Amino acid sequence: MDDAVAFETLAVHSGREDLAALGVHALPIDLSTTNPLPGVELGGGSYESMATGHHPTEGGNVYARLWNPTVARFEKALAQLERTEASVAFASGMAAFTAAVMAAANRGRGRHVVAVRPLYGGTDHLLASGMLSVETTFTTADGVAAALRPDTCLVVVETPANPTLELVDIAAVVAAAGDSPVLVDNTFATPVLQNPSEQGAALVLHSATKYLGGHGDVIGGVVACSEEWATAIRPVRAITGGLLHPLGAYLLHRGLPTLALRVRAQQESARILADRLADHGAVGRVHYPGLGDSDPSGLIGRQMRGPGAMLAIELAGGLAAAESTIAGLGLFTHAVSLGGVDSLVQHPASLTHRPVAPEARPGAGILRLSIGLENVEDLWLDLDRALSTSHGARSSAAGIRVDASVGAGAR
Ligand code: MET
Repeated sequence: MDDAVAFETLAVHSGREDLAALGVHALPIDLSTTNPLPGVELGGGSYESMATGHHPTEGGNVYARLWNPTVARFEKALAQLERTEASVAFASGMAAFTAAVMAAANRGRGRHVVAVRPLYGGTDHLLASGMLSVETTFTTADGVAAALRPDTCLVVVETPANPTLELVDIAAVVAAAGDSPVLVDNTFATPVLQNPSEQGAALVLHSATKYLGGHGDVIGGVVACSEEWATAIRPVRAITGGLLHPLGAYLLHRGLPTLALRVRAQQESARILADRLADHGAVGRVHYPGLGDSDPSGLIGRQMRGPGAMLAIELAGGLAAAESTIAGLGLFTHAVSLGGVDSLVQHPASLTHRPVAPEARPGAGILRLSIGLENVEDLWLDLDRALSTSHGARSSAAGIRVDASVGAGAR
């Protein structure tokens, strides 16, 4: 596919170039765990090629832990959207991150990682645990240069960051990192709003479970990168087995054509809600890229094509206010995860960021909101009622719920 075409066009057509020649219109699903091989020599040669991170020989897929055509199709499509040469897909975002760290540590330079906080709690936990036999220095974006060591194999950044949406200047971190590769978690922005490879990031990570999937029905992860990096990462996947199931790849690929529409519509509602929440008496602070003084370096417009559809609010009433707000919401489901078509709310300090060291854990009054595709006025009514109740401004108000009465007043 000519990558001069617009994102929306790429999103509809990527990874589908051969469908007409195959005489099909929908994405084919290959569920084979093993593959008949035409001969010992071809099978062995193909196995060798995949074990060293390369593609199979035609007709020699061997075994699905090494290669699956449905997954490879999705990887090709995602790489085009991220403007990278390749991508490698995994069973989850954490499996993808694990493989990226292992591949970086396997390059022989050392096993030291520099990580800019905040990060998703699971990422922070994995690095802090030492489980991958890497030593991690946690720092701020400005502290990257000082944290580097001769044995630094990777610099890890998430922007916008989970859960409080801090923006990090990727190009500045890449410059500070020198010859250490930089991994950017692009889960919140998606390739619709940001392509970290264009700012010099070597590795672009997604929890594909979130916006890429978009419907809360598939767990997956992807690393988008150069073919050279993909060649280093694929053997980690083949050996450790964190592969994406082809049905998951099918669902992720099926969702790509609507990714831009979903992200932009969800972003539009998030913008409106962030503005209104900033004026709400129960809300001490709204964390949303571009709101107030949250983007002093002008990254929106330069690095990002928009602020996205995630936001976080700080409630002056702390944990009690957070709990009662959650209890008062009806349209927002109390659940971790994000990026789907339905709105979610969760308390990071108790859930997504529970394993993070106390000094780096989000505050007790912070709630994270993932804005979905519901009508924005319905979402606002739900939030306003729940916040006002938790703030004591109103006596009681049930959360907005969709039930049999829907229809009469539906917008
Ligand atoms: N990465 C997800 C989130 O930030 C997942 C969950 S915590 C188990 O919501």
